Amino acid sequence: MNCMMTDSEVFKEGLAGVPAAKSRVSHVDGTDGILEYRGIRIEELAKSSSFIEVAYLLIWGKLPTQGELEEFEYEIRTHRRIKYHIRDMMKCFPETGHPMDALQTSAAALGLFYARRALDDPNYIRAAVVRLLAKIPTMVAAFHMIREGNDPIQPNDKLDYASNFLYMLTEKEPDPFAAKVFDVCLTLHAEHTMNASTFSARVTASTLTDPYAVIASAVGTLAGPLHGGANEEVLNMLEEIGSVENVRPYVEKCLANKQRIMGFGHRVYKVKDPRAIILQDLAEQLFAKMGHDEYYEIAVELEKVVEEYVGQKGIYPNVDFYSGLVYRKLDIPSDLFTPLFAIARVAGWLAHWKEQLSVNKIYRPTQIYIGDHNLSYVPMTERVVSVARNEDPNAII
Ligand SMILES: CC(=O)SCCNC(=O)CCNC(=O)[C@H](O)C(C)(C)COP(=O)(O)OP(=O)(O)OC[C@H]1O[C@@H](n2cnc3c(N)ncnc32)[C@H](O)[C@@H]1OP(=O)(O)O
Ligand SMILES: O=C([O-])CC(=O)C(=O)O
Repeated sequence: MNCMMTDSEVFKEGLAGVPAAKSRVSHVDGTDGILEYRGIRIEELAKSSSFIEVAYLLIWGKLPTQGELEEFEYEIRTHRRIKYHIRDMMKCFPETGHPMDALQTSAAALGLFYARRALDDPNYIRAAVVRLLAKIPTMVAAFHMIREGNDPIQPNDKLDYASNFLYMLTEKEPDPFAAKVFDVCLTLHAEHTMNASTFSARVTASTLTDPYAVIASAVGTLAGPLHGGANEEVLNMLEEIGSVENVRPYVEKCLANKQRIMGFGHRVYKVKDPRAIILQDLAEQLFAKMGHDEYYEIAVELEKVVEEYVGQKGIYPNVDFYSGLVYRKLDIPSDLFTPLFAIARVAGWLAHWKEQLSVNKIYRPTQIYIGDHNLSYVPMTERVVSVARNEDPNAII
């Protein structure tokens, strides 16, 4: 009997279901809708913890004592400022450029300022963790101010992590409830097992490059509309739908055209994402306190109609579906939604960076070659134009 596996048995499109690491950082049960960070349920962390405590938990592997938390918060608070070179660099970016592109470039640029040191030096690891957590929000806010024609607002050392970020967008101290809601959003987005951007971070980490390159590569991966970029697309979609009556025809049109409905579906969850449940609740709390948003009824109807049509395929709201409604109520521009996701996910990426270093083996999978062999080199003068460029499925446009 031939025990060899065939190529189609070995190959899984999108590596679906293929383990890429052994990890202790987080766990998802996609059937029962459970998410745990280091074994603690997301609902509990959202209710009782803070983003910085959650970042500590993810990165250092345990809940901090009071003293450890205060020290970590202090370090982050005192490293929030960015060098004027980074601000000046941002002034050269086109103001129409997407903030995720600005963030990816700035995160990579941070590495220019901090010499590479041995990756087994705990002081270097700690300093990189602190700098990245501290400076990424400042860079997001600085690019936003610069593109609006303003000077960046310096971080306010009196404010906690979430309040300071909102302050750097407006120069106004935020309402404490709004800041608390934003902090919970950061917790909800901090980590999610082997998603595309975390995989990207781990692959980059596995080459033993510097942590700024690891984060820059992950930011670039998060930006795509099938991943973190979906949160911005959701708001555009709600705007396009425009009214509750248009929801059903919109869904029917998308499904007929095999078009994705943004903020729905997930590789792992086959039920409503537990983070979407919490975000929906946060949105409702914000509306009760700060006024309603007419998009909410459209979103709720969309969830109902999508379930009716494709619920049996396990297509339900993911984390990106309700987050935009929360951020819109906090007056955050929609093209900053994915950068907000990145600010939070830095915690998870750093946890995976550290974990990867502790067991490192460079990622180098294989492929199934499906191209030609033994072709002859054809001299330029003998080549014929056989297909129009736009008809060639392999053409790079
Ligand atoms: C933070 C995050 O990254 S959360 C995800 C954010 N992304 C989005 O919201 C974009 C919309 N969603 C999607 O594109 C997908 O659901 C993904 C990328 C999240 C997951 O993709 P995959 O696991 O590869 O699922 P896949 O593409 O195989 O879809 C399975 C089936 O569900 C359908 N489907 C999946 N998502 C959607 C959707 N959003 N709208 C309509 N149909 C969908 C597919 O058409 C497919 O149907 P078929 O089996 O009849 O062909
Ligand atoms: O797990 C995934 O594939 C995507 C996701 O929800 C996340 O990164 O938060």
